[in-house]
Amino acid sequence: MLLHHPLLKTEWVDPLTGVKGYFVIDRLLSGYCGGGIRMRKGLDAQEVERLARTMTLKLSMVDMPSGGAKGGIDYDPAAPEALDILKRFLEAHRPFLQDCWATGEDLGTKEADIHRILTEIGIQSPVQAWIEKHPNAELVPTRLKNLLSLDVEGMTLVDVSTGYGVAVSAKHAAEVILGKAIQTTTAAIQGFGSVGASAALYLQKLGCTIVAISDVLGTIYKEDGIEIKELLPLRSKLGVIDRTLLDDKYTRVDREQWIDFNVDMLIPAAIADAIHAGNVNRVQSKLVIEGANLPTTAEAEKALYDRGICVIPDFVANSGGAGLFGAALDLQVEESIEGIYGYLEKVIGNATKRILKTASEHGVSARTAALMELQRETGIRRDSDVD
Ligand SMILES: NC(=O)c1ccc[n+]([C@@H]2O[C@H](COP(=O)([O-])OP(=O)(O)OC[C@H]3O[C@@H](n4cnc5c(N)ncnc54)[C@H](O)[C@@H]3O)[C@@H](O)[C@H]2O)c1
Repeated sequence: MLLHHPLLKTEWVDPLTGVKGYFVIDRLLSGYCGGGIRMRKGLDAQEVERLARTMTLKLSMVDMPSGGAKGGIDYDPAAPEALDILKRFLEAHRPFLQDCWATGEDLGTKEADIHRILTEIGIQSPVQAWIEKHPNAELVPTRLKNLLSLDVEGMTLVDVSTGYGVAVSAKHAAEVILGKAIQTTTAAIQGFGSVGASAALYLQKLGCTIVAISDVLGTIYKEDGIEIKELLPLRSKLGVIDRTLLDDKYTRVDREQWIDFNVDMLIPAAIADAIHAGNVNRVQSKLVIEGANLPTTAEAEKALYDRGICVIPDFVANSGGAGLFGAALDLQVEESIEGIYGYLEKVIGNATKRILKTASEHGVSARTAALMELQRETGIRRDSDVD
């Protein structure tokens, strides 16, 4: 069996605090790589490496001519020095950002902060490397600026496009796997940051009842459905709901209980390895939509598959953010929210339906079906990806 090795792994040590950071290029395609920057206490090199690999698969899934990469900093994003450390990390990686690495937000970082810091250090955009090599490089900066500054329900398009894609994927998967229209489904979501909150918002717009939502402080629950628009103003920049402002119509339970609800769909949209050998037996849903990257361990995914529970893999379900940049760089796509959402609906909706069809025809998991497709289309899969 061939083992997969990334192209480059670096370890960075902040000269002022000793905090560690990591940068991994999984692979370059046409000289490019793309992937956001994660900040969380306890992050290690291996997590960044796995995330970089997921980016390669995701970018390929949305037909972006770019390999995957990821940055990561082992630090608490809520600590006062977080943005100073992020700035030093970005400065240290300036040559990559200028030459080949397009980056953006991830768990614990925000697009607006990354953009502001990069401008301060003389890099015009987090995707500068992609812009410079674009055949219409003179048109792209204004188009990107216009698109990325569009306001969507008080949030930016970058913040919500991944969640929009999660909702699209969930809608199609619910039809195929559950035989249900999305309007008749229920869901529980782990995470209420960029991805969790926007997935919740768009799922609710489609008619899904969101029964439970967790954040880093705990899980809140309301059997007849949480009104997402009421909850959005109560969360901090990092997606933490202010409990002092929370109505008592919500039942509060332990953070880890998000997994226990008897709902149609579970949507992990926060941390890696959220569904693992220790809690997988508690899953009652027939469908898991991976809003987060790597939220299900391989062991847990196998256990779910053996129980007939379908997992829509991260590199399909949460490819909306990558798809946004694909659409923004494709001058054929109309420069509007409708144009972008039309593109994401087509790319992610079709991918979800296709992989579920392949999974059913070949008797394999949705992840294996998606990897089979990528290998067929691009030769991207290695033996180490087979489940
Ligand atoms: N932001 C993007 O553009 C994007 C795109 C694709 C995938 N993702 C993935 O989605 C996931 C979430 O990213 P994000 O940008 O929404 O992060 P975020 O920092 O905006 O929000 C994270 C949320 O998770 C919650 N959380 C943290 N630890 C938790 C725990 N132990 N239990 C329950 N909740 C917890 C936080 O309170 C917050 O609500 C990550 O896996 C990320 O890689 C993000």
